[in-house]
Amino acid sequence: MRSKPGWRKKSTKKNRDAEAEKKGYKELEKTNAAFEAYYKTNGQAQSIVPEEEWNTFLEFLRAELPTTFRVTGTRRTANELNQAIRSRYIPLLTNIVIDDKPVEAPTNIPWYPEGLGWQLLSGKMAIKRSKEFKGFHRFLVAETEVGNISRQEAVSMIPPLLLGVEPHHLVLDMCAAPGSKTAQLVEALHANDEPGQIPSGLVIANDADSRRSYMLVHQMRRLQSPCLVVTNHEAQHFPNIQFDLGLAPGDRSKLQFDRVLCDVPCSGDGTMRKNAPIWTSWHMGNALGLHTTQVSILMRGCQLLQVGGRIVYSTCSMNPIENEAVIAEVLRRYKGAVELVDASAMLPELKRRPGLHSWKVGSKDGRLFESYDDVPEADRKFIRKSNFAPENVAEMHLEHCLRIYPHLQNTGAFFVAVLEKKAAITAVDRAKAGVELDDEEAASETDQQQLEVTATTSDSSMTDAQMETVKRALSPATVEEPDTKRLRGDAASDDATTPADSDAGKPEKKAKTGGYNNPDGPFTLLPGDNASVQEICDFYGFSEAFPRDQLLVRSESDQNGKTMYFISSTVKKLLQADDISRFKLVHTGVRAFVRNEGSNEKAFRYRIQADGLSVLAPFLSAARKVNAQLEDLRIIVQKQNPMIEDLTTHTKERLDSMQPGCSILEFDPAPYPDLDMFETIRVPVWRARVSVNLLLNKQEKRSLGFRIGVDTTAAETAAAAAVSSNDNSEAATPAPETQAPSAQ
Ligand SMILES: C[S@@+](CC[C@H](N)C(=O)[O-])C[C@H]1O[C@@H](n2cnc3c(N)ncnc32)[C@H](O)[C@@H]1O
Repeated sequence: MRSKPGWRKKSTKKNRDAEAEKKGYKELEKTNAAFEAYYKTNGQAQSIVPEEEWNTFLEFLRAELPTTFRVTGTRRTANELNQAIRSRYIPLLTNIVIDDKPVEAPTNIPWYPEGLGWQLLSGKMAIKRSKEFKGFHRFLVAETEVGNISRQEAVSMIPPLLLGVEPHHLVLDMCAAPGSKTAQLVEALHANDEPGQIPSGLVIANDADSRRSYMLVHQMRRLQSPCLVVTNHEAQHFPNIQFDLGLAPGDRSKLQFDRVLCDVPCSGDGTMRKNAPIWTSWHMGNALGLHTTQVSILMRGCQLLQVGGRIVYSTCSMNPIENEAVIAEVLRRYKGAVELVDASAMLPELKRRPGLHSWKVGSKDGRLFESYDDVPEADRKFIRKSNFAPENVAEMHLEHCLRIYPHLQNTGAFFVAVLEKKAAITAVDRAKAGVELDDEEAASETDQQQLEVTATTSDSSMTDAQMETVKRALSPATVEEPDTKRLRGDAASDDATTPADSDAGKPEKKAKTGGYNNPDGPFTLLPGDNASVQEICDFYGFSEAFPRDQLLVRSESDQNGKTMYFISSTVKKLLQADDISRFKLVHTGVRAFVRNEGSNEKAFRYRIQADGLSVLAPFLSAARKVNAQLEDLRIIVQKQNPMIEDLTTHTKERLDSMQPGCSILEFDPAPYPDLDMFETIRVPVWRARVSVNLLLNKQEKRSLGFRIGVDTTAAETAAAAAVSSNDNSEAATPAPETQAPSAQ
């Protein structure tokens, strides 16, 4: 699956033509004889849609894909933003007419739960020609940048919804990057969060491609979940880990999951509406080359699933070789221990077609075979028995699979299958069920039924330069530092500066021994009585309920940790597993505290990071909190380092009474119904000697400004000017601005 264009990508005819020419295809040539011969309803091949629908199917496949997005976050925050869309924007976007033609306002995706999925059927022309749509587009960009909105293709939202994740579930996303579905899984885990509550479940997001794993971390940062772990394995070789959940003394069961998502690499012909080059590059070889890997990944997923657990398999391909044939092969191998689930009652408004019971297999040169017996010896290198429907296909209920086609509800094409594990299939399952294992079984560590792996795709869409930017941005020292650079009037004496990023640009470190198998260094858990942690808790007045033993640093040597990450208790247990070094761990934890490396001894060194604030806030006492007014927020968002004396009286008095260092401004929007905000806003600020500075990055400031009706452009310009006039000083090190990779 390819990455999607972001909100900002300009799709002018000129740009498209240039792109088309560069890639050697003409945009309008959306035909492919081999594709049509293979899929068309002519009695010869798959008959994926009834004959009378073929032309409509093709018409939709060639048309521009509507823009779709989800409102994200916990149920409460998502509903708040959704309400703002409904009350503020939809009325403005209703009854717009361009060139005497009515333009459709955004509408809810009918099958998406709670009205949180949206579609813009009006096309890009409306954004270009209508100031109301342009304004809405700006709002979407701002909210996407801070992660409140996720642009995602509608069909790609389906698999996580069918997985049915609950807060206590252990979830594995086997092929996760760039992470749009992982985001849904993490959101589902946190859907019912109450303040101070951290779900007992976790999500492990894995991808075989390390570049894409980093891209995933970047996307996930917006969700601020202490329950997420990112790993970098070939999914079919995902390791077994002894994971002590502490349920009973001595319980050291192998890690198994309640839910597994298997969104495998695929040929992607369901994405032709947004990836026009597939029209010319399509051939049978793509699907044939991926089938074996897809089977291996799904099998490993089934092995790692608890008995009674659910696994969802999905592709953005229409090809039965990558879909029904994969499902049938896994069902055949597991002989009733894994079953397809009838999903017809799930997402009832989603239009779908049943999975196929019969299909033909094509050779690379377009010959079609009814059965494996017909395949000449020379072709058997590419065409396998498992590409065909097995003899007992009728018993498998492949009709329970979901096929989504573009013309059913104006989307991309997609395939989804929901499966449940009904009985033991591995030695781990049998041991968990209390079955005594023979010696050979007990010795079997991995219990992986190996399949020959013929191909994997990494579909890496990041350039080296982009990768470097993302990696630098993710380095513990630097993740999108807020503007703590220029403190008006007291920059020289107050230390609210962000140190230069000492690691930026360094070549990738090799995996260290002794730590977790991570190229960027080990993850070291801090003991709850760590001196710096104690200092932090005292300074900010953390309550006793704050789990101070759930912090880690990304360094073997620096126990004081420049950056401390907060993790959930379940992630902590996982990290304490004896054999965790088997995991190629890329990332975990929410940035909670960052140490300022300055000389000013009056200022407390550790600031609270905006990333961690939503998790930390319920544990904070009043010691460093300030009840701010809307006016204060507006001043702080609009100005670079405003003077404390310019703020409202109460805020000024509170800040004056505090020692320099980080403080938290809290704003209750209840008295301002026009703002469409229902939740308290909390932002970290640096209280310097005579001024304050908002500790948010540019995008976060923009989004906040947008919500409280303030344009941040002037502040951004002032910040840029301040930085460039101090290019050589440590204090002036510019915040790394990373371009968020586009979501899928
Ligand atoms: C269809 S994309 C996943 C999209 C992702 N689930 C999302 O919704 O954003 C497939 C992913 O599988 C990864 N991949 C390819 N071969 C793999 C393997 N053997 N094991 C794990 N991941 C693999 C690719 O790097 C790619 O990121």
